[in-house]
Amino acid sequence: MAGISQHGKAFIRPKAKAHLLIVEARFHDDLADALLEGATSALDEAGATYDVVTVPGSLEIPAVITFALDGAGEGGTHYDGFVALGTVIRGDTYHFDIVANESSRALMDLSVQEAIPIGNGILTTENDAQAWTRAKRTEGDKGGFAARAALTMIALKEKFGAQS
Ligand SMILES: Nc1c(NC[C@H](O)[C@H](O)[C@H](O)CO)[nH]c(=O)[nH]c1=O
Ligand SMILES: CC(=O)[C@@H](O)COP(=O)(O)O
Repeated sequence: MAGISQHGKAFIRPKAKAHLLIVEARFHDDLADALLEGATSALDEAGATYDVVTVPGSLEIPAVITFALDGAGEGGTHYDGFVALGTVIRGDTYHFDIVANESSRALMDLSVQEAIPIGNGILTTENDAQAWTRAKRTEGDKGGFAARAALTMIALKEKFGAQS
């Protein structure tokens, strides 16, 4: 993978201790382990706390975030932000486009319409090799990137004084 950068200056951390929900799709189990390791390490390092919910595939991730938002409105756990983890690898059919595009579209809709911090760590790759290079914490660490992006969005929401 050409030029993996740490993007150090792009990330900031919230002032207060943040509590996040990681929603991970296990369609590709071993890759899910690698993404989760990156995300939890990044959150641990930042002193954030988190819950983890597992779903079968990336298409299920956005609805689970909606369930959590609805639950918080009914007195359930409030999450400051969300981390979406999954891997979509191109197969032989149009299914790849549906899963890749619709999962991201729904996450963007939720993020913008509901004003919620979300880090999108759903990989969309041509093959296994591309996915591994991006998922491994010691290489692309896209799980860690998504977690740090979520923390950054929590901090920016705080900065603008938006209600969490
Ligand atoms: N092909 C991949 C999927 N497909 C499964 C869907 O996400 C979904 O679980 C199913 O259609 C039932 O609603 N999911 C991935 O995360 N990665 C894939 O490569
Ligand atoms: C997301 C996919 O493309 C996938 O795993 C499905 O493969 P196929 O298109 O060969 O059915």
